[in-house]
Amino acid sequence: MSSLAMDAPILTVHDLNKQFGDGCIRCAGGADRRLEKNYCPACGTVYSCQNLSFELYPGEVLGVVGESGSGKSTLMRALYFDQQVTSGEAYLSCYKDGLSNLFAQSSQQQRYIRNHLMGMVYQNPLAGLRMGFSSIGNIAEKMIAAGNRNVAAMETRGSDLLERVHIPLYRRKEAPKNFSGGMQQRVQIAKAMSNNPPILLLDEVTTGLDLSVQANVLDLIKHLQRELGISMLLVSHDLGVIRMMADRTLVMLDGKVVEQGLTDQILEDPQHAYTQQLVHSLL
Ligand SMILES: Nc1ncnc2c1ncn2[C@@H]1O[C@H](COP(=O)(O)OP(=O)(O)OP(=O)(O)O)[C@@H](O)[C@H]1O
Repeated sequence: MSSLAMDAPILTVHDLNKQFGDGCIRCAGGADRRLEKNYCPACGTVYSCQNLSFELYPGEVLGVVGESGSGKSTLMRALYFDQQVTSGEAYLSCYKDGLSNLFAQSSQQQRYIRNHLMGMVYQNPLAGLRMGFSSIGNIAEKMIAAGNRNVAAMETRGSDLLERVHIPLYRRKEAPKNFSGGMQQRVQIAKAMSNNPPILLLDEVTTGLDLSVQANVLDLIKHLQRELGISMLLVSHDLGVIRMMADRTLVMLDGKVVEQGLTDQILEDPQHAYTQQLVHSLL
């Protein structure tokens, strides 16, 4: 994606930090702090995200890869305001001219951003869907949260979205609890896209699915991304998924970004020892 460099980023994240615990003399300090991976054995504080800085450009898929516990989900939850950051800044070019730190906004403004400017697809469909509502009702819920009141328009939009994610229309009134894992993820994707957000956050959306179902869901995401030009931040512990999907990639280890660049370049010439290990495990 050589044209990316010419565009302004749609999302800019600067020095995002998230810690669980208050820290202590041993871990809160500067250069001589002593952690075991991202964990302070003295006080139990976990430094889940440490000084994360990156940009997401219009129309790109930015992959985030890293082992379990490296802070990927924490990053996604912070960006979707599921969790408060400890410190840091994030700016969206389509929100207040890109000049206001999203993390410093009121909870009402953060709700607005969630409902209008972002969509989230969680690894666990239980986190993103009401399993007992109808599928189309799940989509309508997000549209109502964004201020829609026209039932007929929501019905049309919901049906259109379900068709796009290949849920047969005659099953639109059925609850996701009756659906297979792959179908549930497809309903989540439809719901996340219901308000046409410029940014979609995807957190391990195919983990736990059978390989063929996984390929199906990834194909669908790729297709929607190309058709609608949505910018995506896509988290996976699986470099194979990242290779298939992401234009650029961040590699995370112990809460830090240890490498970032074009996915092809990272795969061809990984610089960090952890990335080298990841790439070799693909071969
Ligand atoms: N609520 C919490 N309280 C304490 N520690 C937490 C909490 N949530 C996450 N952590 C810790 O933060 C670190 C990062 O977790 P996170 O879920 O972001 O990792 P991940 O890279 O998404 O892993 P996985 O791929 O297994 O989902 C882990 O050490 C985890 O134990």
